[in-house]
Amino acid sequence: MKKVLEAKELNKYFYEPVEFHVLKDINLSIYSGEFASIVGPSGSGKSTLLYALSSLDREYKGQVLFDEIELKTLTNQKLAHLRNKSIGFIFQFHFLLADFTALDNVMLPGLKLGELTHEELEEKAMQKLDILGIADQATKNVNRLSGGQQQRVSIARALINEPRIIFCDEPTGNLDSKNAMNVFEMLKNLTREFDQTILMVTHDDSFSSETDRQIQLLDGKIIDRQ
Ligand SMILES: Nc1ncnc2c1ncn2[C@@H]1O[C@H](COP(=O)(O)OP(=O)(O)OP(=O)(O)O)[C@@H](O)[C@H]1O
Repeated sequence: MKKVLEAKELNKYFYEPVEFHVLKDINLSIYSGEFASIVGPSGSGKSTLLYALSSLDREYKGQVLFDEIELKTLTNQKLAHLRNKSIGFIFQFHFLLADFTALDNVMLPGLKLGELTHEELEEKAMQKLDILGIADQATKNVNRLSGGQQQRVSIARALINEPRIIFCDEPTGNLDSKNAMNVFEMLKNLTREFDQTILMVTHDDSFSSETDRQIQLLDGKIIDRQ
């Protein structure tokens, strides 16, 4: 399997209010098509690791390679392009644009990338909403959707540019158990049916146990890989 992402000797420090060594000697590879989860107790460094691996944070020691390109060597402009084209993000809070429709929200990263016409993009966005089972909600303002539907819109948005990898930080954390299960099943379906690579931080053992691999963190160190 092709390596999508690799961390080599990744160490992260926070310096405020006191120096704190948060990630310790992380070596890790994520392969194309796998659904991996990062698990561990609160404060163990899961989100910090996800932010470094996903290029949102580049203030660390060591290397993170995306398709063998070291992220730290990219200019801000090249990094912004790589993020938009090759990386999808799903957070606990969806960060959708209020006052815009579901369809507009899904199309936005595609408009920014500028590779397709408006019509082509609209068709593609509708396909993504359809995969997520909410094509019938496309023209509704996102404020009028339920929490579970909003999170599905944010997944469709993450998919629009057909990213190499999707990073999820507690994607089900803000949902009731039924919607959480539903959103998790959608993510699982993306990996199983469409070979989408996903790396997900979660507190929920019932979800992480269903991923291909659990990366276990304790006090900033990887203690187990399955
Ligand atoms: N900006 C920051 N400055 C200083 N310390 C931070 C900062 N962000 C996080 N930390 C600390 O780093 C440690 C790891 O935080 P992180 O959010 O990565 O943990 P986590 O495993 O994702 O936790 P949770 O499961 O509670 O979300 C914690 O002790 C946290 O207090």
